Amino acid sequence: MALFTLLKLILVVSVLYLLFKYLTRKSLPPGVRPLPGPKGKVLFRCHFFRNLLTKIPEGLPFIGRVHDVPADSTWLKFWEWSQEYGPIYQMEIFGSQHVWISSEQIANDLLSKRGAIYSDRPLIPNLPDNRTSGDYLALLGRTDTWRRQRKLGHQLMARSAQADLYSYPAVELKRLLYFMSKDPANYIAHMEEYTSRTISRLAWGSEEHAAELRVGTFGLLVTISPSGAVPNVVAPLRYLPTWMSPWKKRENARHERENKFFRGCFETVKEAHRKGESKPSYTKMFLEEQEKSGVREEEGQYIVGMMAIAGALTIGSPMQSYILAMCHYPKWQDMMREEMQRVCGDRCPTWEDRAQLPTIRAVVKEVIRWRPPVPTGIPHCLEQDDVYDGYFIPAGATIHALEWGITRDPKMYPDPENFRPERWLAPNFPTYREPLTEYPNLKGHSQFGFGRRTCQGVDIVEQELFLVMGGLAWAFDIRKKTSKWGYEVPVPTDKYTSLLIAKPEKMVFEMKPVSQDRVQMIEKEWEDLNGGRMADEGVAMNEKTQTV
Ligand code: HEM
Repeated sequence: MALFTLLKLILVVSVLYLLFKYLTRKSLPPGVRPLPGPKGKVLFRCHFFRNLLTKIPEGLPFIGRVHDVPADSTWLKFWEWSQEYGPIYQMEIFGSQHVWISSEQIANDLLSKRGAIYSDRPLIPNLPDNRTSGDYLALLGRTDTWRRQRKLGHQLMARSAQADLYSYPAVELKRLLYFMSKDPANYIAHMEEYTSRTISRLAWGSEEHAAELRVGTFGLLVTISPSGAVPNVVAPLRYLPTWMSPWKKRENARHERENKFFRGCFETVKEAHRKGESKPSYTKMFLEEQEKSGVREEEGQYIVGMMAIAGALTIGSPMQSYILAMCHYPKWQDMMREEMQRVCGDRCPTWEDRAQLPTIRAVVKEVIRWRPPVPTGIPHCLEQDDVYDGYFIPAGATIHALEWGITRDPKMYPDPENFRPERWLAPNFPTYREPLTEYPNLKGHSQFGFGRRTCQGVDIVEQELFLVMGGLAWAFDIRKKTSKWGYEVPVPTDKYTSLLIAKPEKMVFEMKPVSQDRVQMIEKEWEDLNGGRMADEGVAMNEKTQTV
């Protein structure tokens, strides 16, 4: 009975909201055209409502052929539409305008060159204070709080990058290679522990916060993803009172837990700092500079916390896509090994070797291009009506740089569907740049966004991916598995998870050590690092471990 009342209420609120949106929408100013795009369609990701709404005929202003957008890999549908309607098109989703861009040129023209009006963030219905609360740097509106936090974030990132991230990524690599050698089937947990432990050290000087960070990271990802929470698609649901909104209760609990966690981490560093025992970290830097920056403690705690979440959340995706790429294009491991043998002899490559190892950098960059970790991009919001190439874009529109499409432009990336790191190494490709001691690198790659909102973590991504992909190629040979009946176990190239940060579904593959000498080197390094113990008590890894 209560469920029935709830459904009725949801329906009434939704209809009133849509009616309001319809009646208050603006007509086109003279002399401009509307952007092309699919008409009368709605993005609908919840299976229950999808099935319900497929009964509604096409052509209604806000609701139409809901089955158009699949529940998984939505970016493929948005990209297909870009091939039909052009590199910039518009669609309505529950009364809101969404503009999809799949050309780097157009994304730069609007999001970078017109950054003064294209740098806001849209409201996330399941996190309705995302634009105003100082708790979410990456999701803040274009406010003074955002400017202050971004400036501080930039200082923390730049100073730690100058110190080569205090070698934290290299220390954690030893552990990663050891656990991969013992238990490759659990590669997702090992890789996500690697990213969480490294960023936990960077944020708070210790890896001990990594496990809780993974839980918090996953919680926030669900909160903000279109497929993670119903109101993110059916926006009017956010007006329901908390007692009728299970998602609001979940969100409040998540936020409270996050606040306690960040506070606890911060207090631990503060206490160590007072005793003169704190290790290098963003929090330590913040405490040292707090007077100069004028940023309150509570705000500093959240800036650091958001960096930690961003670092734990994202980098696992390209690491897992590396395994996928090697299953299908294994020859690149031989090429990386041949290069590292020449430069490093038998030892594992280090960050200091990077200038001499362009093939590893090319593999890193091509993994990011081939399987973008954020395939739909992180949306911006337009603050004023605008006209581009004669097309009208209304204020308030949500602007998506569709990474999947941008990295498939055949003029820029010939043969885009194939994994071809040589496009970064050979002069006959449009993406080639010299000198090879510096290029390819990840700076300015479209995958890290545009204009004033570009990603602040590229230095970390660059170092972690170079070390992990180089280290894995040095230690192991990854291939498709041959079953006991002699056939190759298929590894699908397109089965990705559907949250905002997309990762390949768990794969079955074969991973053999390159040599026994290298296995012994890995064991020795880990033993030295872990005080002579071969196991790590802090690690409880199994299939059920929560992944981000
Ligand atoms: C493979 C890894 C990563 C990818 C693909 C990625 C991608 C992105 C993208 C697409 C944006 C939005 C850009 C825009 O709106 O135009 C972004 C923003 C951001 N990223 Fe990253 N990111 C990664 C790793 C990191 C790391 C490791 C950190 C920090 C430790 C980080 C910190 C941030 C911050 C703070 C913002 C918000 C900037 C703002 O809104 O002003 N990211 N990232």
